[in-house]
Amino acid sequence: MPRLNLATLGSVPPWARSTLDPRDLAVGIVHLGIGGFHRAHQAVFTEDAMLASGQTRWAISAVTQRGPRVRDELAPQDGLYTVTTRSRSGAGYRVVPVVREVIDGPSQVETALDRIADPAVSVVTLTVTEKAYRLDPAQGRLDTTDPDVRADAAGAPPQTVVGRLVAGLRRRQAAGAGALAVVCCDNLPDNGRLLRRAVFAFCALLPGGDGLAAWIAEHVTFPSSMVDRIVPATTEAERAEVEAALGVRDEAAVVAEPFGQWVIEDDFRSPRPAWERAGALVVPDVRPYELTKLRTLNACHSLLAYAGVLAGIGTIAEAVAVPELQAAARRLAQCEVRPTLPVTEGLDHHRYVETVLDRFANPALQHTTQQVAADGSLKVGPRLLGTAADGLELSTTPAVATLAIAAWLRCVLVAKADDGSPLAVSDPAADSMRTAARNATGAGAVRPALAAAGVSGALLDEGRFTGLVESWYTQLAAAGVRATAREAAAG
Ligand SMILES: NC(=O)c1ccc[n+]([C@@H]2O[C@H](COP(=O)([O-])OP(=O)(O)OC[C@H]3O[C@@H](n4cnc5c(N)ncnc54)[C@H](O)[C@@H]3O)[C@@H](O)[C@H]2O)c1
Ligand SMILES: O=P(O)(O)OC[C@@H](O)[C@@H](O)[C@H](O)[C@H](O)CO
Repeated sequence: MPRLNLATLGSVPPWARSTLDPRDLAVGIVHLGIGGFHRAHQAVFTEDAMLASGQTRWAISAVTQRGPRVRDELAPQDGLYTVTTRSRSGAGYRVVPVVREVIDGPSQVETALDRIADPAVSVVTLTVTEKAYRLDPAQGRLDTTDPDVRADAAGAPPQTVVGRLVAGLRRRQAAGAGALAVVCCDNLPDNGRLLRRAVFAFCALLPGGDGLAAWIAEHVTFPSSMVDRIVPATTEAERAEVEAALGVRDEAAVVAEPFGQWVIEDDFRSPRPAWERAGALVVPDVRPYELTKLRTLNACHSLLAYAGVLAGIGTIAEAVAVPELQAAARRLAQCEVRPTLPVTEGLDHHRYVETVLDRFANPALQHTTQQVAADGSLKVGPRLLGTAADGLELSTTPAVATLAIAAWLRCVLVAKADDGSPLAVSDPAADSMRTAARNATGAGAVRPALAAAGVSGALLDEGRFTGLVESWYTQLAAAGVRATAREAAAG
């Protein structure tokens, strides 16, 4: 089967081809972290913005972060790849033409830095996962004791995301290439401010970093953004489907749900694509949207993932079809999260929750509970702990939020499903959590493991919080996931 690329694009059915000719596009964006999500979200919004505005200067130079795999998939395809949109009524395919260059970050550092310093580029976007920011879990700030961060600051070819970004900004300053916007698109609260703080903390480690920091303060903005589209890891069967539908082999194919949302803080000093013409919302303050999504969609996702993993359920769609788990997710969102959220103009939270649960139930998406459950120690803070803390403050009982935290702890500490089969939930804090809890028995593991994961002392000292987590932790072992979820859903 021929590979998808510029030479074979003409053989792809016209209904799957863009009206943009990839050869006519010029690079204006550098993207750090070319995973599946970027390809199905920001790249698609950018293509649509170019189509709507007629501007062809916003093609993407994408940088891999950890190794050449995605570069080696996309380079032989001249950056072309397919987005399959899967819903209950079937699948749609589009070949996206806007990624015009793929750079392997680790081995092509100089090329990546040159791109950030290119005057034609005025936007850098990022999707590198929560752990790539190297934050101290307790403070949520750049961990300046991290050996890789220190090596980057000492002048090694930069390997961390913040190290690479700052090196690129330094080169841009030297080149006099002007203003730039750095748009974080990871699922982190206040993601623009968080990244800006990390960049300044990194500059403080550099000899002569003050001058660079002053230049960044004047020339670089860090708009926060809320991103939403469910994009599971692509399976081989899905790649085979693309092959059957389009008649070409696509190693970089991605699959997504029909829904897509992007809310971007209006904080740009440099030109940007007309993303609003592609349906993005450009607003003065993203925080209410972000908080609503993290505490509602992402929290319910995490609950279903941890509970699903423990119950031996493979996908989110299967988990949300279990009545006890669906009831628990609905209670979490409708009763525990809603009172903690600010009122967002134009947002009907009740409807939002039902839409989210319906999106999860899309049986055409193979979003595995294992994938969503990964890296819980970096996710429970923004998704669940805030809801639990705010609920206790409001004198309500965060029953399901604490159940989700207990289920996460069991995934990491016990590492066995209800049926005794081994679990493989990956978490960067797993070793330290297990070490901290090694001498504890039963629910005695809860406090040391939470402390090792960086949960704040104030919440750990709140007896109602730890009491609830300990009690669910015990009950999950004694009664199983479904019965425990039924009880939590009852409040
Ligand atoms: N997939 C989704 O449904 C979705 C939806 C909304 C937001 N997001 C955000 O996008 C992120 C990426 O999701 P994805 O589906 O593209 O994942 P992916 O696994 O396809 O890609 C992850 C990218 O992050 C990089 N990365 C991973 N760990 C890293 C590390 N320790 N240091 C540096 N780089 C690292 C990888 O190299 C890769 O480029 C998520 O973590 C989330 O914050 C994803
Ligand atoms: O991508 P992560 O690992 O931050 O979280 C897993 C999912 O909850 C997440 O990707 C959702 O699918 C997404 O946030 C929907 O927009």
